[in-house]
Amino acid sequence: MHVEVNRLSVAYRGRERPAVEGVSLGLRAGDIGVLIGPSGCGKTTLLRAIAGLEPASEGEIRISGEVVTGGGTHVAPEKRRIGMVFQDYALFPHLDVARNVAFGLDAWPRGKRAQRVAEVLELVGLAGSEKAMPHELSGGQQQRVALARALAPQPQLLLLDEPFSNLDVDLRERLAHEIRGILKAAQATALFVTHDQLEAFAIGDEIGVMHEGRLHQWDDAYTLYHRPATRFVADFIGHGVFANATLKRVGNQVMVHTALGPLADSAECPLPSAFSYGQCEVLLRADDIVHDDDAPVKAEILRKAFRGSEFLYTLRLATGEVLLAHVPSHHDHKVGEWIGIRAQVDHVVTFQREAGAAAAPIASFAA
Ligand SMILES: Nc1ncnc2c1ncn2[C@@H]1O[C@H](COP(=O)(O)OP(=O)(O)OP(=O)(O)O)[C@@H](O)[C@H]1O
Repeated sequence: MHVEVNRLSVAYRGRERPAVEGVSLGLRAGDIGVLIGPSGCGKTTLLRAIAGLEPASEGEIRISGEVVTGGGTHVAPEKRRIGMVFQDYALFPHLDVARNVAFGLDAWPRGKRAQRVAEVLELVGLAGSEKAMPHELSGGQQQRVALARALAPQPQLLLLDEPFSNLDVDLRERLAHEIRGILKAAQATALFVTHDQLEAFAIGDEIGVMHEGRLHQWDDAYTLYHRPATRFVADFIGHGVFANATLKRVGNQVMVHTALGPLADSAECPLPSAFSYGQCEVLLRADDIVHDDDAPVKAEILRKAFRGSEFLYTLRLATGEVLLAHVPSHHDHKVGEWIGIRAQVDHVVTFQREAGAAAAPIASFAA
């Protein structure tokens, strides 16, 4: 692993709980990791600790195999060869683009410096803009200059903290894809902080979900969505509900009984003995619930939200259980109508039944 964080904790003086607690993750060279989570969960603190701007109270950080934090070592931030991009572009307003980008290249020979500036400006799509002043550029262009400046000295790691949060939504989405392309072209290893899930999915090879200082899961987007390791991750990513279910062993198979009938693919299901009387909850995503006029199970539409190509329906079964369903928007039913639904679940993800158990990771599926 190019970046290794092992059981890292960071505590601010005077705070009861550490801001980062026992976090471990690994980032391969050339990969983009993204940290997401609600405000105050510790994303920025983790990034700052990796940059060397916060000391660790426990644990270790290695970059390219070298311990930079931990075991009595604390390599100074400027010695870590880390580039940083923050939400406020932090360009020097009185310096032109070329000088801004060349800021970290003092030690480079003059000729090479200009060449490198031209190279990274081309990489970020701003070739030839050396002489422009920051105020002549749009917010998105300024942020690309900031990225060029961070990439110029060929850092061994790039840290980006909510770099798009000052930009409008349309631009953010386009830039997210562009930045991924730029980072990949530069073969940069990067760790990115955002609280926007779509941005995280657009950019990250690996995504970490944090809550109250802890890293609940570090995985690719598909796995986070379909195999959330904790209730918090299941709740935080995507739309869905936890529905009551009972696991029963039938021959060599485990059947998952729900108010929607038995779930088909239960290959990854734990044994009933993992739960008291096999009683648990299963995660039903809005896209696991399929509208089907011929289905024997009917549900009443409580609410509907138009999302362009689809509706997000909130449904209630006769048993009282509430579900969410994505339904193509040409199926425009009225609130109060009863429609046929069935479950089409690829992965059965189970959780203990106790309500409100948001924190403890549950090894709920056989990986
Ligand atoms: N310098 C500091 N001194 C004391 N406490 C701090 C300091 N910086 C952050 N904290 C606290 O540490 C916790 C984690 O903060 P952090 O900024 O890392 O979270 P975050 O996930 O980046 O939040 P946001 O998304 O709002 O930026 C919060 O409870 C915050 O109040």
